[in-house]
Amino acid sequence: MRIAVTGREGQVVQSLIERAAHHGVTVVAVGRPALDLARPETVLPALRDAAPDLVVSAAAYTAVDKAESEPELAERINGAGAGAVAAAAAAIGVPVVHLSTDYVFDGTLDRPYREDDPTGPIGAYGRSKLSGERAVAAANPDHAILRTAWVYSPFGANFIKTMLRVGATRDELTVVADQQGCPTAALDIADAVIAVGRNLIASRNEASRDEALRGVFHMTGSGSTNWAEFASTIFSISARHGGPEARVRPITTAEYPTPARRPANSRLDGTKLTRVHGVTLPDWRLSTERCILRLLAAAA
Ligand SMILES: NC(=O)C1=CN([C@@H]2O[C@H](COP(=O)(O)OP(=O)(O)OC[C@H]3O[C@@H](n4cnc5c(N)ncnc54)[C@H](O)[C@@H]3O)[C@@H](O)[C@H]2O)C=CC1
Repeated sequence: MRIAVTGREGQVVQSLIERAAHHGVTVVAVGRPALDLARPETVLPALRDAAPDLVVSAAAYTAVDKAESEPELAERINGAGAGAVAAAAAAIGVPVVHLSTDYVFDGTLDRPYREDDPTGPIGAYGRSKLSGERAVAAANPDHAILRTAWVYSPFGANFIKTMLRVGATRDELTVVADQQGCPTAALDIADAVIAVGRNLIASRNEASRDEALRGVFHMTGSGSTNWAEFASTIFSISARHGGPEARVRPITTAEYPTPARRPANSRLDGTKLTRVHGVTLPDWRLSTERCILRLLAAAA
């Protein structure tokens, strides 16, 4: 299987590249300048050149706070840009696996969100990603939209790397404790994306076509936590392995104002992905420990 993934430097892109050999697949990363989601006319030629069996739409405008001051650019990249990727996959005649987010919800529900719960983004980033979901579904019926959350990896910028960096110089830090969610390893996302992509490809001809494999799925690490508990867990794992450690003082979202509002409940229910695609991501603590061990080894 030959996978073309959008973006070059992203956490999910890097993870797909790393996991390719393990799964016996080829991953071609297609990013700027050849493919620029802000310039939809670049998308089809760049993806066609990669001659894929599957397109993975992982590139996005991911600066959640900055999106509040440049919503049009976020919308162009995450909405129209995502639609152009799905349309290009359709033109090439292959399925698309598109990554979306917990931020399509308002976070007011008191249980993990299911795929058919009403969306209602509370910020520009979430609105742009919801536009992207709609554009992808409209452009290519052969799609799986995987909503994930709280992504971390040994690559790029993420919460675990920030905690370890800040923890190296401070004894105590404050972290919000009233936002719940499911930390998700980009390397686990890569494994899941490949499994889902294989299922889509295997069910493409008339005899094997299975509509249940298409649509929206929730895909996060198993279990759930809040940011303060996530931070404490990071430091206790790090300390056990001789890495940085800091005390975590839980605070409320009201005490830590940011330009973009975030959903208080970001938990996603992954039951459908397990039932339909046979894919369950590992417990967030296990993958968190794996990521920290790699980061500490790289820093040693
Ligand atoms: N990071 C997170 O916590 C979460 C991420 N997601 C989604 O998962 C997907 C992957 O996220 P990450 O790998 O963490 O993102 P990332 O921020 O690490 O990487 C984003 C990638 O998109 C590329 N990109 C940005 N603008 C572009 C443009 N105009 N044209 C072409 N490429 C462009 C960047 O160069 C980079 O390679 C994204 O769709 C994101 O919305 C969903 C939920 C949470």
